[in-house]
Amino acid sequence: MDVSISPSTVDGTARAPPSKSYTHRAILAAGYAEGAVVTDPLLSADTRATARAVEAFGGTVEIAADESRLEVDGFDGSPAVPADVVDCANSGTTMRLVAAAAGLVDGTTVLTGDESLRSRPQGPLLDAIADLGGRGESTRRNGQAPLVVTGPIAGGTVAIPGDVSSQYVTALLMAGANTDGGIRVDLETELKSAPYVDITLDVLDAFGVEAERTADGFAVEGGQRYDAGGEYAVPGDFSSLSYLLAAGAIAAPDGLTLEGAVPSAQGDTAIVDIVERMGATVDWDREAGTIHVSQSPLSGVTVDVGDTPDLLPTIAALGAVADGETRIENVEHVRYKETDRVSAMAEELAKLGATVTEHEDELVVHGDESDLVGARVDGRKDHRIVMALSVAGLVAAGGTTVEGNEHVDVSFPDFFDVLADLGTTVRR
Ligand SMILES: O=C(O)C1=C[C@@H](OP(=O)(O)O)[C@@H](O)[C@H](O)C1
Ligand SMILES: C=C(OP(=O)(O)O)C(=O)O
Repeated sequence: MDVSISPSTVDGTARAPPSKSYTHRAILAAGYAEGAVVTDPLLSADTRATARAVEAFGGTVEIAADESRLEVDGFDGSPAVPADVVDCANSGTTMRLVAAAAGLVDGTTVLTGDESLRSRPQGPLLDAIADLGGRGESTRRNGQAPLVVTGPIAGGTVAIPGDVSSQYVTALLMAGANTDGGIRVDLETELKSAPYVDITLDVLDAFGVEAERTADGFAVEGGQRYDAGGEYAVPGDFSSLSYLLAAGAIAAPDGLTLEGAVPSAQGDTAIVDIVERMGATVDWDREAGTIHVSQSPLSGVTVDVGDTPDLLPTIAALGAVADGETRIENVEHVRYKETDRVSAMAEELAKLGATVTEHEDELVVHGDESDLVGARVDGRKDHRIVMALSVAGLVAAGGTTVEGNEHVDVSFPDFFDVLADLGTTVRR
């Protein structure tokens, strides 16, 4: 479906949805446990896929009528053989975290997903599962899903690349706590997206599971039990907040107040500093979890997204509006997402009139708000591309149509309602 955004200003108050990364981990950790209540969860297509996987392993996940909590009955460290194929839909996090959990099953689990997910790299995780005493296979032998995982794994030491996906590390640490021998992950290359492993350590800690950094990577002892001691509360999502912050920085002359911005381990918190460096006026009350942002003329900056791949679409959109050059460095791993987001943003922003130069590991956007002209752009069936292009549409003369608005259901299902409530002219 298409969404049309007319040039608009935004004002008022909006709340960031709960964190997708924390919600995935909390649901799965509650699954590894006897159970737990997850409060303030993100209910989205991706997190529902993780909930389905917990149910496939023998747990149950009940959504409260007001959607404010999930009551999870866990499989208590012993996942059952799923009765059917596990459909991870569009969610890389689900596929990686669940593939490692499937390594604990005394039997075989089959995992699949949509076309995008079936094109993403899983090979290093499959090799790790094999090295730990299980079997991890790609049906097409190309390192991509559908995957067939047979356990149980015993534990041990594995070496994996750090520059493809940090989710392999997260997956192995979460499953490793329930192996007999524990898992030690040695990184063969420098870890990208490292703050996502910090999120994992944060959630493991809350569930009473000890894991640690080592000289070469990470390690978790086996034979541990997950126990959150009742409830686990999910913080707000800074990747989702980035679109609202960007909207405020380019289109809120009277300012915008954003709620749900309590600090946590999320690397994408960096967006607050980035919009400020570009020239927006930002006031963050960390204790209250509110950010006040207002529009100012923006100028280009240089940003390394090694730790924060999900911010690339937002920063590229901001760069198209900012005066001068925005240089986004360390971007190669951002090509392995729902789509190649480096190429997608280069090509789609060019349709709006920005001058964009794409290199293998760098994206350079030469922007100027006065040059942005509305056009029909392709959201690439990727929630972040859809949201970032919609934000650019706020200042593109004449109106912008973004294809595929429904894909925001992956991480921010209410995104267009929130934009409309803030005063944007949105037609779906
Ligand atoms: O673990 C997580 O929750 C995530 C890790 C990151 O992926 P990579 O580690 O594959 O870069 C990020 O892009 C993704 O949106 C969520
Ligand atoms: C890449 C993302 O998620 P996942 O890897 O879980 O598909 C994302 O949300 O941008």
